[in-house]
Amino acid sequence: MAMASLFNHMSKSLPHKHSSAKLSRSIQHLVSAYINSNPLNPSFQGRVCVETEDLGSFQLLEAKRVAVKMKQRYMCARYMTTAMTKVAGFDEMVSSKQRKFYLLGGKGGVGKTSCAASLAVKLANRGHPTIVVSTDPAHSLSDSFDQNLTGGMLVPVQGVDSSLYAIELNPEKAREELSSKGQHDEGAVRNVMDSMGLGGFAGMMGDLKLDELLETSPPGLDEIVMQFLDSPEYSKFRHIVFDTAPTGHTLRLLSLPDFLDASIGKMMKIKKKIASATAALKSAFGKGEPQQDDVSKSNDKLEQLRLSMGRVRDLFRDPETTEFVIVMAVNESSRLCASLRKEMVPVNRLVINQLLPPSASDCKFCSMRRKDQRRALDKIEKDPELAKLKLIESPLVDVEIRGVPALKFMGDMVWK
Ligand SMILES: Nc1ncnc2c1ncn2[C@@H]1O[C@H](COP(=O)(O)OP(=O)(O)OP(=O)(O)O)[C@@H](O)[C@H]1O
Repeated sequence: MAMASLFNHMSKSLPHKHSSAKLSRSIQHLVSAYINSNPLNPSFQGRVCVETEDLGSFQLLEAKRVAVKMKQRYMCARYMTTAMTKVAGFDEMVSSKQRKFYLLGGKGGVGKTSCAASLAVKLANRGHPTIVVSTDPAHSLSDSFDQNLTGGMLVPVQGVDSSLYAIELNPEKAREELSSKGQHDEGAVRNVMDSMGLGGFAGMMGDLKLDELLETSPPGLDEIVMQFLDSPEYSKFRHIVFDTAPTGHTLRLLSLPDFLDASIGKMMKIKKKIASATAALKSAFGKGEPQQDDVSKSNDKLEQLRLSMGRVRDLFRDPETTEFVIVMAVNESSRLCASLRKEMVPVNRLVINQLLPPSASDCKFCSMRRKDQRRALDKIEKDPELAKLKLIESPLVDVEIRGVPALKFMGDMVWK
């Protein structure tokens, strides 16, 4: 019995009116059956989590008592008594006929990675081959999946029902590679000009700031997205979840295609001018046919870059292919949402993570936090930008969200 069905089974088979002894027996029976049928289950990790959304506090206490009794394995019983009034609309999210990119973003530490990883697990468990990509330079996917995903390669995630691959990309490394490629192209053009005694023009090439452009260009989302679009090895993956870098970085990447489109266009024009000036000078000094190949090759590359940027930009603005899900802590502002709208990136959902769930017994600290939370939620509901979004409330749970079972647990709560 998989962890999922254990949750469901427990919820169904533990009616509220059970006597303590009977309840204890049935929990014990279910857990033993689970352990015995899965002695080597790698996802078991010696811990059974009881989702108590459907159970009362009596069942919760009883589950904890049984956990203590069953010494070799312990059971963590968490109470998620908040009825989720707002649902994510998971079926709607996956309804697109086209390949879909889900970009999860927000400030650092709000739970982007947990939300992205739990969405990826949910997609895979629903039978959708999925890739989850981290573009955050401070990766935490490996921590979240409790699996080594470093190395910049696709790694299969263990413990899910269908294909799920994860990759942690290193944007800095990609940038270095691209930049050295750019310097090489630029160097080739310079060499040709130097060899023709036209070093002055080579200086002008420097003014075009090709190096700078290539240094700041694709290695983020754009280039990665192109890879997914063009490589046949990725064609079976219809759902690609991005755990993006904190807000500012991601916004810069999203606005890059427009900026580059304009700069590349300008650069190509100037380069063409220089190429014809070179040709004129060359023939005036009788040095034979000018070698324009390098310049036109370099222009072809720029044109290609410009076209791919255009494709990615269109993709990022199409609600059929892209959805940016904002993840935030309850007391944040709506600035990210406004910026995304400005970039015309489709944004429909907002996950408010780590909400303190209501509880019958409230300590002073918790009750104060809950009041703050209520005020902040009211503010979100009245915010003209945020109120248009589907609000998804994700409760603060009392265990670390780490490993596939925990991510599945979170995914089933959040991505309904
Ligand atoms: N709803 C939740 N309840 C309890 N703990 C949570 C919840 N969401 C996330 N966490 C925990 O908070 C910590 C930070 O979460 P996560 O790594 O997902 O955040 P992040 O926004 O991706 O952070 P960073 O930008 O630093 O990578 C993790 O230890 C995670 O287990």
